[in-house]
Amino acid sequence: MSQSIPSEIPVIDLRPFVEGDEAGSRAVAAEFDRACRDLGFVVVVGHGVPQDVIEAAHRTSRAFFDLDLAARERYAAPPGGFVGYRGLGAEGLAYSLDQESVPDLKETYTVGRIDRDDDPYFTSPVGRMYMPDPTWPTEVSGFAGAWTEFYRAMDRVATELMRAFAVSLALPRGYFDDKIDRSISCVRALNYPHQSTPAQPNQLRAGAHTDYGSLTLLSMDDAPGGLEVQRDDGSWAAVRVPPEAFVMNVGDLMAQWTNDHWRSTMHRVANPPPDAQGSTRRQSLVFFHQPNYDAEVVPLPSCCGPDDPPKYARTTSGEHLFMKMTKAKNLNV
Ligand SMILES: O=C(O)CCC(=O)C(=O)O
Ligand SMILES: [Fe+2]
Repeated sequence: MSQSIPSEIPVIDLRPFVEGDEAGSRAVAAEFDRACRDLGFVVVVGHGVPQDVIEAAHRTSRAFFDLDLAARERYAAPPGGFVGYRGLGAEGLAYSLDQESVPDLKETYTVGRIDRDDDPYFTSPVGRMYMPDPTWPTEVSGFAGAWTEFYRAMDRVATELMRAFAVSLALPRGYFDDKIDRSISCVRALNYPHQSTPAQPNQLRAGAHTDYGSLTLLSMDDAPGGLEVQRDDGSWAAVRVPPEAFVMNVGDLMAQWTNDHWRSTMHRVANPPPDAQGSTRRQSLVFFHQPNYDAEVVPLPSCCGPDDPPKYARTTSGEHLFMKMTKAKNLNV
């Protein structure tokens, strides 16, 4: 594994949780509890997603971003929507924290939940807003299949992680199951184009932010100018891992559920160094795990006490997501 994983980011093998006995599960859950209280970032191995599924999602994404701009723009998000293509300069993640900033140096393609049936949860106007139909790029052969398989695989990993989180928090293993069984998660490919001229002052590939949902899983390719995680003292730790390992981080909703016992840690994507040789293009694939839109999020009683009153008012997964997406200009207007 790459030497650039800072030693403060623990590597956790998920397999003993999924396949192991009670003791194995508890040991993995304890590791998550420690890591989520501490930095809020983990490298997850043993996640069970076949490498060819990860590679196919990366390959088809790269082919999409290689299409000419007119073709990419045919898949632009509809007005008010967040799925489909968003071009360079469309959004700025620092805005989600009310920071004045310049837009991010990235372009994106996003799909929402793919598997839906005729239950009103999915077919109602609200359901369709959270889970719009994907517009698959037909120019890239195999795109829809590769992304569908990737989405389903990532959703399975996230479900196991949420079970590990439940055990970590001394809750029944299935505590979160009925809050995430119709999750409104997204898969998003991010292309950070080669930078041939220096960025504007304060302009980054992705501005500092926290993620909005329960947890995020990330697969990245190895390129200069990448993910950085903020330490307690304000300094930034660079994180580079092979594409087959996932970086997992705690999102806002897990922080709210745990009354800030766990941390939704600030992170950003840095520009390549000015002396980087060759192409500095970078691609990442992100699975933003977001509970069912109507799942209520209130600090768990086990994370509150007389000296630890609830820090957050009740919200729902859907309300929090749209509040953040509106601020960050994730919605096409
Ligand atoms: O591309 C990356 O490494 C991270 C992107 C990210 O943090 C985000 O889009 O929320
Ligand atoms: Fe993020």
